[in-house]
Amino acid sequence: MEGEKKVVAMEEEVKEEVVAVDVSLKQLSKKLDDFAKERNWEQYHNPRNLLLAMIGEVGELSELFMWKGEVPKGLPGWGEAEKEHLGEELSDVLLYLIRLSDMCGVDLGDAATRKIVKNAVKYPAPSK
Ligand SMILES: Nc1ccn([C@H]2C[C@H](O)[C@@H](COP(=O)(O)OP(=O)(O)OP(=O)(O)O)O2)c(=O)n1
Repeated sequence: MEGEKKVVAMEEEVKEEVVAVDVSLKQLSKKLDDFAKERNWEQYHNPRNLLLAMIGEVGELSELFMWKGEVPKGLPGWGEAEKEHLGEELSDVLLYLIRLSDMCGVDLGDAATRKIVKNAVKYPAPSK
């Protein structure tokens, strides 16, 4: 029971911190680096393991949409708990993607920005 109270208190603390920030990829990357260092998990965070972990999380994300038929934009009919779960699975994919990029020496923000420019050249908008 004491342990449970501690977990609830920790979650409240994290919630307060999370609400306050408009977070950047670089900030998330730093948090992930600290998280791994504090647990001595750097030894496990090699590119292959992170890629497999991310694919596992993509599977968990897919499960939320499985057998649902059409899912319209905005997810009408989904409950709050389901939407919160969706946010967690999307986050797991994002966090592993950022960590994977870091462990590969790729600046994801820079690479994604460049890719958007490249996409615009490949698929020009119709002129008005
Ligand atoms: N070696 C690890 C293990 C976990 N994580 C972090 C990244 C993910 O955001 C989250 C994944 O944790 P779990 O493996 O416990 O997966 P879930 O949160 O999806 O739990 P479950 O699979 O029980 O639904 O934790 C990490 O950075 N490195």
